[in-house]
Amino acid sequence: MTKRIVVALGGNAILTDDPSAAAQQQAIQQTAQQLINFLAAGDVQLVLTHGNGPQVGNLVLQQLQGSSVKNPAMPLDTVGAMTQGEIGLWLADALNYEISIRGLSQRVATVLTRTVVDEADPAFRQPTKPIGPFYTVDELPAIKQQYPDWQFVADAGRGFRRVVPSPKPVSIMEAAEIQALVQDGVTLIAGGGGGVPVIEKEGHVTGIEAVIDKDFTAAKLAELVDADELLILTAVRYVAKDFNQPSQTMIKRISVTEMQQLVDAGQFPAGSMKPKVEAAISFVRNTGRPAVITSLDNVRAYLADGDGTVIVPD
Ligand SMILES: Nc1ncnc2c1ncn2[C@@H]1O[C@H](COP(=O)(O)OP(=O)(O)O)[C@@H](O)[C@H]1O
Ligand SMILES: NC(=O)OP(=O)(O)O
Repeated sequence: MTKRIVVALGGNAILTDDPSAAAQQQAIQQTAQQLINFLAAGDVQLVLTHGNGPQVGNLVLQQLQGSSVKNPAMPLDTVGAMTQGEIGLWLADALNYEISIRGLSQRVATVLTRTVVDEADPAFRQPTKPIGPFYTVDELPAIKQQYPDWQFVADAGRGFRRVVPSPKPVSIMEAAEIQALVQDGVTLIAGGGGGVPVIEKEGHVTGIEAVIDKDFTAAKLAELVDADELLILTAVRYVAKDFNQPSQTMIKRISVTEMQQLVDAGQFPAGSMKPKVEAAISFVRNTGRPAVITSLDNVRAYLADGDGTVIVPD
């Protein structure tokens, strides 16, 4: 029986040190070389979601730097849609290339996806999602002066980044279309950058300034397409308890209740591992199916014997 897996691709799947188009396409080609293992296995169907934090922040800056009355900067939701096109294009090209050189026959499509959020979500009052480039302590005053309304946070010792609101996904507007394509066996790229954030009001759908966490959108998508598994691919093979401390241990298999206890004990940082763990917990709780967090370069081992951090129902 075909196994349906929703995969959330972390930042390292797209962007390494060099943010040029060529370097990002090269990183995505390497990602596709890992993902093709799923399609070559023959009995796996994929729905891929990806992040857009660096890209959406960089594109906002480009928009502002070149803007004029005749050529105005676009709002954040629209720029988010642009990054879905940008990364969706690169990922579809890369997958199609791997499919063709291996003589496989899967079809790939990118779906521009809108994610409904709640206007009353407290996230709109407390921005947490880091986007765009890192700034050093020395660079920070100048960028703050240029954009006085922006908020910045220190990001895990790597510098400072702008943060924007990141509301939770409520539903996905293209759910039925995504379902139909998945049902038809298409390898889908959907919910990129967490989906374009929209609110529904008096029959109208309007974009709203935010960037949704792709791990939460992946969990929502996984529920909607009746996935057998949610797979979150990041830079680490296992989620760790006591991360980076002498007492660190790797979590290989854990029940959803035990994982929630680790979240409640403050084991996972908000800007990085916590949303992944919370998204995984939400999928396992809502579906009774497993979620796995592991690294992109561990895909073969994961396929062979399920290696990674596996979160299972109680
Ligand atoms: N408890 C933990 N276990 C493993 N990794 C952790 C933990 N806490 C924080 N991390 C860090 O979180 C990173 C994943 O978050 P992030 O880089 O934001 O994800 P993404 O892959 O979506 O870009 C890991 O590569 C690791 O450096
Ligand atoms: N939208 C989103 O979650 O992007 P990153 O994974 O790049 O932060």
